[in-house]
Amino acid sequence: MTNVVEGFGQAVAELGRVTGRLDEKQITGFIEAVARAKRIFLIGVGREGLSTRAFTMRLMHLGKEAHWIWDDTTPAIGSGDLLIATSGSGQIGHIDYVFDQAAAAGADTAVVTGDPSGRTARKAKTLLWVPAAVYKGNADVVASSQPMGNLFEQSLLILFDQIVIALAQRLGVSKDSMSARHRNVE
Ligand SMILES: O=C([C@H](O)CO)[C@H](O)[C@H](O)COP(=O)(O)O
Repeated sequence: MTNVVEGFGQAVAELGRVTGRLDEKQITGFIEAVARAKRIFLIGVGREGLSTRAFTMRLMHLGKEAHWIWDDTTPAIGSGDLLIATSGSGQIGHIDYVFDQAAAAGADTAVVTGDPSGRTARKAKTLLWVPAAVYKGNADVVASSQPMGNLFEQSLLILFDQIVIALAQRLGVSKDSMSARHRNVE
């Protein structure tokens, strides 16, 4: 049977290799796109979607108006808004469709992907490449001992958490004010 503690260490080492390949300029560009957006709309699928939903929650804690594309209360998107799409393989049909609709409505666009040559990524105004192994297998990324898209999905979660910390500094938002925005009905 696999040693779970060893596997944990291997996953952390893989994440370290992804860290070494991230582009600071792309991260700064992404942070600025979020900071200037009036409202932020997010979309992602599967486990990538779960990491992206966690980011959506933190954007709300930062005081940004943030909406998940498929929620019943999500309003119309338009000029001044930002669509953030996460698409590991960069080849997810319905994400590409939503991306085109948001762009046609005048929204700014950002794509976080494992493949910058993917059809949605190539159209994005802001691109953030996370060079980690994804579900269907992209070229030129950090390989992983883990199954499917684990490494990309873990990378997304940690990268978004660090982006939130940078955004909090950029926007002058304290940890206390983030906590104060958290749901207070249990
Ligand atoms: O949820 C997922 C699956 O469990 C693979 O780990 C993926 O995040 C989802 O299927 C999207 O995968 P990509 O095609 O690599 O974007």
